[in-house]
Amino acid sequence: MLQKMTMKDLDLKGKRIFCRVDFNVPMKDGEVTDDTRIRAAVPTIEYLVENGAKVILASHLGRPKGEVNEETRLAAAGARLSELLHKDVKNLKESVGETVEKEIGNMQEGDILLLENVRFHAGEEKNDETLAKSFADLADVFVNDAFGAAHRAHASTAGIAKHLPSVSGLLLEKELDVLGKALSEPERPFTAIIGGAKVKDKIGVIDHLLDKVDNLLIGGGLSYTFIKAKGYEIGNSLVEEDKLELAKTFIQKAEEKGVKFYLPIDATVASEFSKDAETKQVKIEEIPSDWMGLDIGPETVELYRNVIKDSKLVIWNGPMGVFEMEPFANGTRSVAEAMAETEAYTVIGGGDSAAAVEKFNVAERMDHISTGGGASLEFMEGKELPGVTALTDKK
Ligand SMILES: Nc1ncnc2c1ncn2[C@@H]1O[C@H](COP(=O)(O)OP(=O)(O)O)[C@@H](O)[C@H]1O
Ligand SMILES: O=C(OP(=O)(O)O)[C@H](O)COP(=O)(O)O
Repeated sequence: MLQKMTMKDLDLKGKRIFCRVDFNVPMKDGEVTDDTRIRAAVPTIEYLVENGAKVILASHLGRPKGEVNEETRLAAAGARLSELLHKDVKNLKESVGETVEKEIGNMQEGDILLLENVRFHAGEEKNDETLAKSFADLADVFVNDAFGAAHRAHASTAGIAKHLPSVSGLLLEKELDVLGKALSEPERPFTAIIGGAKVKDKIGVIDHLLDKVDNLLIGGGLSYTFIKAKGYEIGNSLVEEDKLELAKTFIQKAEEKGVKFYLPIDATVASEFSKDAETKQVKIEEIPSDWMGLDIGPETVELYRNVIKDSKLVIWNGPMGVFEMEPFANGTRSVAEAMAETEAYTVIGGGDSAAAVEKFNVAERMDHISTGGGASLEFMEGKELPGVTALTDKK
């Protein structure tokens, strides 16, 4: 349970609300190419409108490094939001200053205004005190609904909260609820699937999950560090030599904790890192020395599918192979389908796995797809999220 105040704890009528959202959406040629994060913020915005608030939305987009950058303006995101809400959204070209103050002064209850990309100010990422205060001065209440940016201690996600009553929005609350419940009172068998490229990025997650799960399924590029640690030839597969010892300690920790630690038993290997490479399927102990593993093989798919099927809760972070290239997409696609078919409660931990379930058309069949990649990883590592810590405690 979230021990922080939520929007429902306050009377919002007539109040100016500084609502931080994560509209950091993929863009191409000035258009939003995936509006998932915008749609995810709609319930909070509608709630604010229905409750007579004056809604001042703020977000970052990309990493413009403290300078105005035409490609990372928020206008296209604002236009998309307006379509989704069937309501006017006024886009401003600034996030602080006189024009902003004047526009806010003219707002009526239920009006929506979208400030310009907060990262056009260098103080945003530095969590600059003056900028945080300038944001706070625009409003009466701070609502944080930017789960995707909750792992950042920035002026508009954390600093501002020092100066205003600060509460969670519906999306932030839901993300914390689902991920929090999964980790603190999981239905069992509880299975985590970890893939992706680098062990380095997932150390904290694997370590933390080993204290919680019944089954850990490993796939993707990071599996080869474990396979090598077990003494097998991995050819030219991705490996982090300096993590071999750590990989061994994880295998050992799993044994001590009674966690079933699954590694691929076969692989799709390729002659080079290319979609046109020659490929073949081999047992994991038979990877030829000048080939590289780019996907889990069919026997591993079958094994993992059965574990997923027999679970009550499954959390997935990181693809099983180089799913962007069709010859190496089968493992990730099959795991996505197994997640869609299982009766278990299924949680996708953002990032590439969220992109994969979209790509394979099974997103609708997941129980929860997190809007945060880095944020959900940090949460799964058991770390505090500054954007949450900063909110006002529930009395
Ligand atoms: N066997 C592999 N060898 C090399 N790269 C891989 C392999 N399996 C998966 N990948 C790559 O890992 C990337 C995702 O890694 P990562 O960023 O750690 O995942 P996430 O974004 O889910 O956290 C994908 O681009 C994918 O192509
Ligand atoms: O897209 C985001 O992160 P994510 O890709 O890890 O989910 C968030 O908007 C945070 O952006 P940042 O990593 O530039 O701080």
